[in-house]
Amino acid sequence: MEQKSVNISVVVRSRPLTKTEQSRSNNQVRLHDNSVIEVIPKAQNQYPKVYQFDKVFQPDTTQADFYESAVSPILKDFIQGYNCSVFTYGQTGSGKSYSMYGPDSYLDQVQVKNATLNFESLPLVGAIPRVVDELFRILQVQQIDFQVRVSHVEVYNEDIYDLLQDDQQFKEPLKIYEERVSSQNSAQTANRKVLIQGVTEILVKSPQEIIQFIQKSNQNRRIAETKMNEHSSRSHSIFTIQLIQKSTEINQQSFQETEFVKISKLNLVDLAGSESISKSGVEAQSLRQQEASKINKSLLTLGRVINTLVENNGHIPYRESKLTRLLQDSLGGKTKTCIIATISTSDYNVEETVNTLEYMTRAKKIKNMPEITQRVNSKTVLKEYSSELKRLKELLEIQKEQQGGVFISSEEYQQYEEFISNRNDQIKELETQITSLTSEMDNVRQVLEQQSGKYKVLKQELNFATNQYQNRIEDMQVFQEKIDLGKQVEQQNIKTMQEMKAGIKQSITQIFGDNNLQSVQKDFKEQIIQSSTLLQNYQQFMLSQVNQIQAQITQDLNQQRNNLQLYLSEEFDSRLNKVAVQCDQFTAQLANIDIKQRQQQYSANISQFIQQIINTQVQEIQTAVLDSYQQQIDNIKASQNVYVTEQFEFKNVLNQVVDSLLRVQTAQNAQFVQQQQALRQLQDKLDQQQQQSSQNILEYVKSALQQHSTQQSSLVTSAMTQMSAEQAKLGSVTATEASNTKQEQTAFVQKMSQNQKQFMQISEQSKQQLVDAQNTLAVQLQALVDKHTSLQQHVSTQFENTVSKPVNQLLDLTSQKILTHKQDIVQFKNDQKTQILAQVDKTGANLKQNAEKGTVQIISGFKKQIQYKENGFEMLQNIEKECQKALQQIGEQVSTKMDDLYYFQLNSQLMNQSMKTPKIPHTPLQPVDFGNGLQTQQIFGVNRKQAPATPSFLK
Ligand SMILES: Nc1ncnc2c1ncn2[C@@H]1O[C@H](COP(=O)(O)OP(=O)(O)OP(=O)(O)O)[C@@H](O)[C@H]1O
Repeated sequence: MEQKSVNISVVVRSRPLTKTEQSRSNNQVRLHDNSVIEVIPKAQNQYPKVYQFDKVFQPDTTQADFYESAVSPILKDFIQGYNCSVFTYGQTGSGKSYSMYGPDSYLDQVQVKNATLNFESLPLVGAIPRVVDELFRILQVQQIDFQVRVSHVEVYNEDIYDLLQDDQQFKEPLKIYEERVSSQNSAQTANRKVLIQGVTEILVKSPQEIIQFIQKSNQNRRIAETKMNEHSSRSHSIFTIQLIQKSTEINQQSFQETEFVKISKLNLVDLAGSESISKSGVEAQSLRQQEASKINKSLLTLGRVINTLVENNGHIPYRESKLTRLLQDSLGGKTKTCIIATISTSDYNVEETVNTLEYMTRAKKIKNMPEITQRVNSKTVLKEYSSELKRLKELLEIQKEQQGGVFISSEEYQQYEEFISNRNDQIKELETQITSLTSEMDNVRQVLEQQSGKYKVLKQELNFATNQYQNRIEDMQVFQEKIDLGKQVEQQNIKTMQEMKAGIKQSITQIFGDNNLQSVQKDFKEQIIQSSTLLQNYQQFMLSQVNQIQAQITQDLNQQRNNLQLYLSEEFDSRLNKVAVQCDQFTAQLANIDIKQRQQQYSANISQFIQQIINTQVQEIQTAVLDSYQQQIDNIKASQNVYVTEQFEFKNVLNQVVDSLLRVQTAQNAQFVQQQQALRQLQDKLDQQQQQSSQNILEYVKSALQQHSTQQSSLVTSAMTQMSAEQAKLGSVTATEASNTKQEQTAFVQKMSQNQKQFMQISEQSKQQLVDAQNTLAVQLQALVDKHTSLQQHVSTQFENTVSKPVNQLLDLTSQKILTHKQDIVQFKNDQKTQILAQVDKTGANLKQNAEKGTVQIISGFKKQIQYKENGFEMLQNIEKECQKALQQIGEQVSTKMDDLYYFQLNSQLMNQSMKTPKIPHTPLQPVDFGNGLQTQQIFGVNRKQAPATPSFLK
């Protein structure tokens, strides 16, 4: 097949302008249509430059559209079996990582737990996750048996690091080695494949897994902040997906399964930015500058490789950088390659943009010869590995034996050693795969062999049946042909006879109608001679025909008989054998046993067996039921206990309540007593006070009276004294005066008695007041006593109403409830018991019924078996009868044919005789011996109405 060279495809993606860029002038870089970029030079006297690419993506192109248009077609080629490469090239901060992965840390947001990756909710996700997702979707839809392995490395400062390794191992740079591969294209010489020694290749089962690995490996990637990009990639990253597609073919003859594998690789390369050291703001002699110069060196080498390839200019300097060495096959090799150039349309970056566009214009001219990787027998792969290993081992041996030591560098030697151990591992893995596949294959083969055995038997049976059917059809055809022939001959005979009769009639008419006797006689004679000749000829012809038919029939009959005999014998034998075997088995079983007795015994055994089963089952059920009954009783008891405990606790609580109530009552009683005492004391006090006050009053009154009387008497005395003094003094007082004094004296006495009266009134009033007060106090006291009594009554009524009565009611209610509950429990127990017993009865009855049914079925089965046996015998007899009938029918058919022939012969003879022609000797049918003592006549002749004797093989 002639290979077609194709140009590397180059697409350009322009990112949106940053805020700083927007604030500057942005006129020079212009994107036209979908594939043209025009760059207007600063200098007025220069012409604009126009670049054309496979596609130019505008700044507002979405990630999804970009992927669909630029990367998805490459994926389709990859699945077809092409090795493919996609790499991004462009100035720092122009959107390479964005195109490949998405914005910084955006990929970390991809929910890997989800069954499917939801890019609708993560629209900025870049091409790699989309490739992975679409790859699995396509493979799953196409139901391809496949394996996907991924590796992720970075080229940093001209060293290769495994991004899928953990921290420690990640620090160790990996080595490159080359492997010979024989080209499918015979025109080409053996090629070399560039491989990374010891690189981690992970077998992944889902896109989610790959995303997880990318998330992990991206964290390992070297990123730093530069003036141009906050997260600038300081290394070239190569994410490789290896797709192994398996297919199997089954050899139709040997049923051997051969496995083929097709291996294709897809490199997704995110290059570090093409640096302008001044713009990216790295300090001289700093680590960043070192990085930048290494990045530039590898990109420069990439440029030189591109130039050499485009100009077809001799040696291609792939080996001058690790990057070009790894991408060797993608540049001018057999890979389908697409370069994504990322640019900024800002005037500030015009120089870098022009560089990128120039670089890409050259790259666009590179021609690759993509070829679909061939399907290889997995054994061949293994063989190749083994032979390579062998070759390397031999090389090693030779080198060891060579004088002067080793001819390769120790590093190379080590590489070879590691390569060998690597290959050994791969071989081991492949061997394990082969072993498991072989055992799988053996299983399949076994199944196939079994199937083919069955198929063969079925085919034989089918062939046999087809042959039988064919034979029958042929037999029928032969018979039909013979019958047709017979009919033809008969028709011809009739015709000839009619012709002859017509001829004779004509002759007779001529004889009797014509007087010319002589001529008539002559003519007649001639006619007779002619007729006789004709007849003779005809007779001979007929005779030969008859003989022929007879011979044919005899032969056919022999054949038929043999076939039939063979068929019947085989069929009979096989059927007989089968039936005999069955009969023997039956006979052996039934030998010397009276069937009825056996039947009875059998049914008794069965009944016993069933009874046993029933008993055991009944026992089991009973036990189970009793257990559950016991369980329920236990439960009830337990609940009863709980209830009793509750009751007890309730009683306790009640007692406590009653106690506390009693305590309240006692307290109240005590209070009441206290109150009574207090009342009594109060009353006593009142009495005392009353007494005291009445005494006081009396004493007061007494003292008042005494005082008064004392005062009075003193007054009187003093008055008297005064009067006497006066009298004495006034001895000389005139009588008038005396009388005046007397009047005064009388007035005074009157006044005194008035005073006394008044005093008596007052004292009477006081007494009355005292009595009133006493009465009021008595009334109050009585009211107090009444109040106390009513209080007492109220308290006792309250106690009665609020404590005694409710407590008694509660106690009544509780005891009533306990009673009801007890009754319920008894009722429940009885119900359960009845139910369980009913269940037991029902189950027992069911079991008994089932057992009876089973017995009836077994007995009927037994009867059926006996019936089968009888049917078998009957069938045998029928077969025998059928065979006899078939033989008889065949005999009858043949005999009828023979009869026909015989009558035909006879008729011919009679005709001959009547015509007075020479007699045709009738050849009687000779009995033909068919072997087995059977002869034609026995079969077809006299005995043909009787059934033929049973063939010996049936006896
Ligand atoms: N097409 C785009 N749409 C929106 N933002 C973009 C686009 N391309 C790039 N960016 C943004 O521009 C910035 C730089 O992009 P990115 O890191 O991908 O550049 P780079 O070319 O990989 O740079 P370096 O070579 O330094 O790693 C990022 O913040 C990124 O999100």
